[in-house]
Amino acid sequence: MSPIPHSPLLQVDGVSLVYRTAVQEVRATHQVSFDVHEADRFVLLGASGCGKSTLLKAIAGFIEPAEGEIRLDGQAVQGPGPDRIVVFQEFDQLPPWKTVRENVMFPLLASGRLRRREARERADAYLEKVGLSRFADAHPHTLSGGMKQRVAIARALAMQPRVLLMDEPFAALDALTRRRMHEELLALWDEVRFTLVFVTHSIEEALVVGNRIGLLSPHPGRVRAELNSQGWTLDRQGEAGFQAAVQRIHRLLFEDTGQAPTGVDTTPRAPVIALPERRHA
Ligand SMILES: Nc1ncnc2c1ncn2[C@@H]1O[C@H](COP(=O)(O)OP(=O)(O)OP(=O)(O)O)[C@@H](O)[C@H]1O
Repeated sequence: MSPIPHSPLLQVDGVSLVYRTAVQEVRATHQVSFDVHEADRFVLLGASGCGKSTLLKAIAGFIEPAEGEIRLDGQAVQGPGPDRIVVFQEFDQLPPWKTVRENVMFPLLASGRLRRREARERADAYLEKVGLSRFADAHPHTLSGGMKQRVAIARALAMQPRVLLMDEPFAALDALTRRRMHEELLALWDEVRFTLVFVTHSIEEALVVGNRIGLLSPHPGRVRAELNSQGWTLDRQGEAGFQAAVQRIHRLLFEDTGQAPTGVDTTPRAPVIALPERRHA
């Protein structure tokens, strides 16, 4: 008997997302479909305005699809929930009047998941994972941008969500810090094996962070291709293979692929293209 394939953890199925204002309608995505499996690091990659953030908000349950469905564990997403936590780009996502530890404890307490003592233990465990134990009693304004993002990551992971959603979480950091955050995120993933959906417009970042990449075409976003990318490490960015992968993705994103215009193409799934495999050390 052949083994039963694991069903995807998250299914984005023919999802169109539309903003309606009094004067106009903006179609942010058009019939986007992809699956995310347990412990995937799925990256949504595309140019500015192609609907990446809107898709992430829809997965988080903040926006309802105009068409299609988003399912988590086979159940339609019908609003925000503690099983999907978002880490944003902005450094001000941490309430400044709470200490670092209180920030991490807050959603655990507010959701009624844990009592104060367990929440404190859980918060301390995740602060240790992101290397911030020494700063547990500090307030956010005393931390660097990278440290604030580490707190946001610890706070999200402490909730042990089914999916961690990250919207360009390192885009506002300097290049060196961003690089270190990539390394740390991957080390954390090695340890915790969480499921990640990560939004970026950087091809290099997508290749380093993702094991799978969904390429979105420009506005309105449609899935142009899906790629498998096995953990290129940052120190390999100079390699010819890495640069070739970047060029190939660039062509896929921006060159005319002969696709029919929006509303005509009814292909349910984009092709899956394998890039040369590299293991994350
Ligand atoms: N609140 C809103 N009301 C109306 N239109 C919006 C709103 N938010 C986004 N849009 C539009 O939806 C489209 C997709 O925006 P979105 O922010 O999802 O793109 P993105 O790919 O995340 O871009 P970026 O990389 O610049 O953040 C854009 O055309 C944008 O102008």
